[in-house]
Amino acid sequence: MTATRGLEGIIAAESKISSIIDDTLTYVGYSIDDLAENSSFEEVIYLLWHQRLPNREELEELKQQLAENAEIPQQIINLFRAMPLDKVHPMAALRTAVSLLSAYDDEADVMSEDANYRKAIRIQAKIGTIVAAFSRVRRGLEPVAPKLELGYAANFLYMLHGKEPDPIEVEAFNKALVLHADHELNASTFTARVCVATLSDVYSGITAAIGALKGPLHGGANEQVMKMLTEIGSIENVEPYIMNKLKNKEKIMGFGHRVYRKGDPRAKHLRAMSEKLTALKGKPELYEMSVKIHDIVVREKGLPANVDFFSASVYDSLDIEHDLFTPIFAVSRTSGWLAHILEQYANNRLIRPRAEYVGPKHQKYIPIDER
Ligand SMILES: CC(=O)SCCNC(=O)CCNC(=O)[C@H](O)C(C)(C)COP(=O)(O)OP(=O)(O)OC[C@H]1O[C@@H](n2cnc3c(N)ncnc32)[C@H](O)[C@@H]1OP(=O)(O)O
Ligand SMILES: O=C([O-])CC(=O)C(=O)O
Repeated sequence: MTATRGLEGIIAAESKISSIIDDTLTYVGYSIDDLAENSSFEEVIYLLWHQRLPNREELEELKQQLAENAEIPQQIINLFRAMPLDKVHPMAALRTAVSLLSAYDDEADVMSEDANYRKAIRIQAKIGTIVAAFSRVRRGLEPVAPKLELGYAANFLYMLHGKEPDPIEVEAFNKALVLHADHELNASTFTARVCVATLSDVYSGITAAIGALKGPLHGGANEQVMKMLTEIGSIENVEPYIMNKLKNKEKIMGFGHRVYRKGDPRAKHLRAMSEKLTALKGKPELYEMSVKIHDIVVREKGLPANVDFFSASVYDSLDIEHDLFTPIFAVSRTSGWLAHILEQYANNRLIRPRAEYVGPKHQKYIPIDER
């Protein structure tokens, strides 16, 4: 038995949800390019959960269900108020809140297809409200109740900022949600599937996935990209800053990918949005710095940007706090996690690989006083 480091190239599951076909990300066979241009996030949720596009009536029904379930228990707000808000990372707060949410779901441990689907709706509906409420509580503001008639993207920005967003902001945020919704067997999705394959519950699967997404090698990279842009501060500093990092063999956040070697097909959409939004918000230098970083990393390492790189300047342009970038990724990716959780339950087998043992063998036990 020989281990494959990081399980690279290992096919660990069959799935009908998303795939990389001809270097393009596809959800159920639909190109991400088409979906990003044409679909609402709710339409993508339906596609991932049902493996087909909804008709108008089905889409309206899902929108209604998400809107009706968007309110969160007061106990979640109380939980946030009890946290050391100057210290807790929003991903840790989100992880804890989703875990607590299960205590207020009467069906949390009911294991049936219908009950699991109903839980999927409730979790997807509430996760955006949780992130927005955390942000407001941390800023000393009252949480804003969801506005049922707004779509998912507009409602999230409304709950976060306390005012209805511009259509351009809604369009950009909706597109970001669509682009982040699913990505085959990435680390957090695999985590969710491993968790529920023990027949643990949906909330446990999502809580585990949030923990995996938090890391800077995965979803946490978008916050680190913004930290880097802030540290660099000006276009003149880009070249020395990046070259110094590369000389010290440090990774540049937002670059590289386990699966894409020729480039992440989502990045071009985020790059175009970054150019448009930074100009609109009077921060074109953020985009210019990003492009310069990109050109240097491609030149020096041959590594193209991944989904996390240009999303940083997009979210900053939407006036989103920098440590909320990864929770927002989680809001979108919850749709994919839930699709994979439902797919795992539908054809379940415990996930339990083997390890190549490389430690000592045949050791003789030595009593504690003789060691
Ligand atoms: C949503 C997402 O999860 S997208 C990924 C988000 N993560 C990041 O942006 C973090 C930065 N990127 C990385 O750490 C990596 O590219 C990962 C984790 C995404 C992929 O990792 P792996 O497939 O394991 O590639 P690995 O880390 O082995 O890199 C291969 C080589 O490229 C180099 N490399 C990879 N990414 C980077 C980077 N961002 N900056 C500099 N060098 C890099 C590695 O140092 C390594 O070089 P070496 O062969 O000389 O040692
Ligand atoms: O697939 C991966 O390894 C990481 C990624 O791009 C994602 O989760 O969107």
